[in-house]
Amino acid sequence: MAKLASKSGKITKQEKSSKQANQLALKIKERALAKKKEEEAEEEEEEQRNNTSDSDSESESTNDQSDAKENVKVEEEEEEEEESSQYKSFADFGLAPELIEACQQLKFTKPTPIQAEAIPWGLKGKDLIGLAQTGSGKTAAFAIPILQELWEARTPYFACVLSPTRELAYQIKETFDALGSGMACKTVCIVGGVGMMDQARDLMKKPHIIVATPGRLLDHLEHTKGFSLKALKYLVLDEADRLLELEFGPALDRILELVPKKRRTFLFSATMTSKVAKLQRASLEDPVRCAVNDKYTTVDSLIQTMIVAPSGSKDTHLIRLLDKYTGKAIIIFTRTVANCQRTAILGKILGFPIVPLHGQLSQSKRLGALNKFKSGSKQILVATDVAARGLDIPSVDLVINYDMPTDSKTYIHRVGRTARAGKSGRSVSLVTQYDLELLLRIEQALDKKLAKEVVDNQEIAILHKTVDKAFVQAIHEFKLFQENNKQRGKHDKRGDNKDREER
Ligand SMILES: Nc1ncnc2c1ncn2[C@@H]1O[C@H](COP(=O)(O)OP(=O)(O)OP(=O)(O)O)[C@@H](O)[C@H]1O
Repeated sequence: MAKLASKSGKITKQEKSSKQANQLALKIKERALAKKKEEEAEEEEEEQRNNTSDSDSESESTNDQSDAKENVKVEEEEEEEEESSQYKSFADFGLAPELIEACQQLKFTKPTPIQAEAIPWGLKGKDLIGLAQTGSGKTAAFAIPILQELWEARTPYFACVLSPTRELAYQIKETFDALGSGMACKTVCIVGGVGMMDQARDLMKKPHIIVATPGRLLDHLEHTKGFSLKALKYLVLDEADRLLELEFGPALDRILELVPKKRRTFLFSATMTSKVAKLQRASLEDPVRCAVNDKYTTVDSLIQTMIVAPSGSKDTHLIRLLDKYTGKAIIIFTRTVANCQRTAILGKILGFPIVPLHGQLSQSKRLGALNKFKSGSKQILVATDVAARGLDIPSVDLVINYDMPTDSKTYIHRVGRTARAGKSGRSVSLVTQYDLELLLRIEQALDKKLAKEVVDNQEIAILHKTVDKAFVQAIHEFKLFQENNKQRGKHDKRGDNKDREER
């Protein structure tokens, strides 16, 4: 919680109220801990009771029933075996030793289903549409076939990967750097918020792989002398359905005109558009559709719940959750920059280790926020949907939808920031009286009902007064943030490299 006495040693009114806030939150924490211990004890007893009762019921069930269950289980295992038995390791793909070594360094022992399905087709030179759940290894699924061919070709400007956000572009570059470490592969990241001149210099060094956001890449294609993608062999659209949306329309269409028609094209995402017209824009040539799951699904290791939180007490419900999951790595999603920044201020006033990430922050602040969260120095990241797709932070324990996402795709990508690469994770969505229709639409798309968490109203009532006081202070500080932003905006407008791309 926040520091108390001011420098003079006198406690001001404001500090007094935050002292009360701290004491109260401390009390809630102690009670939560005690409750947790009680629940754990009950669970243990329950488990003992179940173990005895299970063994009883097993003896009652007829043999053929349990055999039948056993048979189904064996069949399922056999089926799974069949599908992926062909590729038990990355060596089975016939990759260059340097690539196999890089996979081992990354502890990629066994290809994931999307990798087992997509890599062979990619190695055969086919265009790909890759659809697989969040956190299932799609990045390596498209990077490996490209690096394998680059190993033989070694030509500059070999492949270009487009990403809808800067943070994801940096992350994709890191994957190429790691997988290409043994083959002197040169990768550059071309995104907004960074000086055009430095990037032009990087591009003149003839890198093999360019990972970029569409707006800034187009700036260079149109203004950087001597730079073109005429020699390009591969174009990848990661989070393809997002890139094919209107927002990126003009930039993407222009880029598609400036790259060779004769090339390989890969589209990957956890949610794909079925609008053929959109897909045709990417001018795929007889693509192979590698769909590990045929519709939008979230991973089984993700526990998804919701809390009915009237809009007037949504912040109190949020603070209760942050208190309940103290010490866990949490991403909070909001629908607007204002909600994002204000929530970060509110959390900070109440002493939580929280940092904001949204498109109105400078690029250095955005990178700083992500690094603080990844390193664990800030355990709570509150973000807009700029962080919804692709970000791979293995330590995320919990995703909270402070604002319900406006569509099921965004929901899938947001909650997919946890429970990645086979790990478990949890998501909680705060549903106000205005979100019920949205919730229904999302449950229908997922074909799954979100379990409802019951919250102790008395706990909310106790906490509400304190949170409300902090909220008033947060609004005041948010207004100052907005003022500063306006000043900075005026300064940037005078700058020479106004970013064109989306945030
Ligand atoms: N074969 C593998 N074995 C083990 N871990 C893997 C393997 N392939 C990828 N990973 C790890 O799984 C995590 C998720 O990978 P990646 O970010 O590519 O998932 P994704 O499918 O692109 O997710 P999203 O849909 O959210 O973008 C990463 O930490 C990556 O290092």
